[in-house]
Amino acid sequence: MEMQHQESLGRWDGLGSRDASSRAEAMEFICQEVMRKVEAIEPIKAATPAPGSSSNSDLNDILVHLLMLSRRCPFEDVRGRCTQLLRDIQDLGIRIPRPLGSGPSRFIPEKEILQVSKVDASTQAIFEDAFAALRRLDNISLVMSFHPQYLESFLRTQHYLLQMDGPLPLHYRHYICIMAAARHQCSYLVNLHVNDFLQVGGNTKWLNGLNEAPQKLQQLGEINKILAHRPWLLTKEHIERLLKAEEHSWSLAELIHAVVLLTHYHSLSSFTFGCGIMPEINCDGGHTFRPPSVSQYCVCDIANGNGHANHHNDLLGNQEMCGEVEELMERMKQLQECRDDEEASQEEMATRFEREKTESMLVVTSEDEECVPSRDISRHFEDTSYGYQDFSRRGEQVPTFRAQDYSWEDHGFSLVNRLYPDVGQMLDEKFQMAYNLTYNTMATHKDVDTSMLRRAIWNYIHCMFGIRYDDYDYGEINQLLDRSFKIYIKTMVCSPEKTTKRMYESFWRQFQHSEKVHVNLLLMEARMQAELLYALRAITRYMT
Ligand SMILES: CC(C)C[C@H](N)C(=O)O
Repeated sequence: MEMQHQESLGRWDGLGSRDASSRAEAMEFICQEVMRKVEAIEPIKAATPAPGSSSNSDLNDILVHLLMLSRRCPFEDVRGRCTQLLRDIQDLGIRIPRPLGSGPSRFIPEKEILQVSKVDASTQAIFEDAFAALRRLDNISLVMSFHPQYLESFLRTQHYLLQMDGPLPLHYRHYICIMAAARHQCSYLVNLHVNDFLQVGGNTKWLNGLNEAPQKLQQLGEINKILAHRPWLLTKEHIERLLKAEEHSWSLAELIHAVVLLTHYHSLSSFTFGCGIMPEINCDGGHTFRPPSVSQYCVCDIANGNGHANHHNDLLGNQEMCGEVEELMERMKQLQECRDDEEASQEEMATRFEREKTESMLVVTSEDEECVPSRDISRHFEDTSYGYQDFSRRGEQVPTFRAQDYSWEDHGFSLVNRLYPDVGQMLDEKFQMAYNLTYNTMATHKDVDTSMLRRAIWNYIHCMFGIRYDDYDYGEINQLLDRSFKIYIKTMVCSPEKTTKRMYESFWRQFQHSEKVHVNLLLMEARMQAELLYALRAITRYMT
């Protein structure tokens, strides 16, 4: 079964390239998989241990898997079959699980997010491809499906990094994802990749902690830590230590692969917390076998998603915030007009950058409110005290990185492409997609040119990382991004685990959820590019 799984992954060669017949084939494969699971139930059922007891865990795993398929499989047939099966099993008097929580995000009402059963044809194709390749359609993808074009580029890249031919073995890749997500205590991503790691035959012992993993992976701990929290401190000496470690040495290609994975998963942790992503149905915290307290639970609800109340506060301060969008648009207009009048001097421009950078460090993020549920993941990384906070509290400065000396377009891109063909291209497309994505809307207003606002967001993040574009006037940032927005950005990018629902709700209160997810895409990609720039510059310095 394991082999078949691998084979079917190998055949899948990129989103959008599958034709109808290979989709049908994928569906058939999943159906067979379901049938195999059902066959496995029979003997277990015969033994009938008490429901919920540990000897029943195989049965429970199957039930949870069926539940996930009944909700998340983009193939309608499979969803139907699984729902029917659960119903039959329930009729036998066996307790079946139900999903916990209300949909893919804690911040966004479930009814506003696309339902797997109600998507247009092109999104359906993306979902099917993703499912056929990854055997899941995760909550991240569902939330991203507000922006299908971006989602496609994202999934293609992620699939390539994790599953296609590449310098690192599969279990190493997932282990690196775990290391990266654990730096931000992102139990959601850790859980997903612990499952994947075991699926591709990873050694359980490594999950006890980095010190039980091979020396080679342990050495990556240092740059994982630096990249996640203070990437400007990365030097060519760090790179040299990894490349010249005798029998534990990394090759350049392997190192690029690892660095791309680390930065991808640091920023994906930001997205996960920034959008309040819920645990997957089939992971810890995503389901329960306990019956609901009020009325008798009906299996139909599992399939329809009717099981929960939506706790969204629609009345949230609309009155007092009235005019926020219009004011912002007015400021954009004024800036546009002033731009043409006066040009600030070079020194003045540099001062504005420095001012913004220093101010960004002083934005306070901590709001010790909600605590994120987590499984014990601290063991995956040592030195938990090393974070952004400790550094900024000490009043250290972020040095300035001039984009004209080293940029993604002129330097980073070609270095990645040389050492890990195709990935440079894919990342480039993904960055551009995020940077250029627009619907020309601002909340309810149409036909608005939002490039100035989107650029301010992107450049603000790079500014926090010390990266300066000398043709950009950083004075614009203060005009366009208000305090609550800056708090959200800073938290989401620098200490994502501290993002709260209140922060999400406090910024841009009149904007749509899809626009807030759009903001998250910008933040995530800008963060990834910033980290990557520091890593690639260090590698280039080592090589020259
Ligand atoms: C992030 C938002 C300001 C994006 C805006 N709705 C647009 O379509 O450009």
